[in-house]
Amino acid sequence: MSQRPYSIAAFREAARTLAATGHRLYQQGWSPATSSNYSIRLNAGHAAITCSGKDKGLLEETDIMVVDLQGQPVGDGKPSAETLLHTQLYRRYDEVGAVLHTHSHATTVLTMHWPADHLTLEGYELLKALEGITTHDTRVTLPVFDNTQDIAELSARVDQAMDQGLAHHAYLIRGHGLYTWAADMATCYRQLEALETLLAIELDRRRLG
Ligand SMILES: CSCCC(=O)C(=O)COP(=O)(O)O
Ligand SMILES: [Zn+2]
Repeated sequence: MSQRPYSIAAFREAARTLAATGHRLYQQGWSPATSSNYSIRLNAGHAAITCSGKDKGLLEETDIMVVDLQGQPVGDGKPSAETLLHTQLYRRYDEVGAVLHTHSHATTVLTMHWPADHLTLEGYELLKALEGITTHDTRVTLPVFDNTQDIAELSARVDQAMDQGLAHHAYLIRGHGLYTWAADMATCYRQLEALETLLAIELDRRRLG
């Protein structure tokens, strides 16, 4: 009888999905140089997450491990250094089933060059790829948090911002990247792809003046 506090079948499926997701995101150029981390909820108290420091273009199922929602490893492995940013979302929202974090060129330039504490996307048809949005005639505000190596402190800042009703689909970390979340990985990937595309467009538009 298994002593694991999660289903091994659910873990294997999550590991396969996360590895495949890493390959796609690396190919897009959004997860260079071992950056980024990805996770999938396994149950009410556990998530499968990428181990720290793995090349996302070569991600394998063995590069995925389990953490509890306090961010503690369950079994062997060193979880992502940014695990607490994933578990904050799973703890806060029962309906969150997947979290993706990327390090794209566009998010880095936009958040380093413009000092604002938020970035707005408005009027784009592609915004309809975000959960709950049904018209281009809308505005999505992404908070920008200053970067730190103290991920516990950053996750507390994110939680406070969410208490104030900020960050519905995603947020940015300055000079670092994007976090987005959704009920399942297919939705989360679609959302991430839309946001990264729109942020690259936003960067081009700002360059054009
Ligand atoms: C080389 S990227 C620096 C760390 C980071 O921001 C990241 O997304 C990857 O960290 P992890 O521990 O998840 O590999
Ligand atoms: Zn990162």
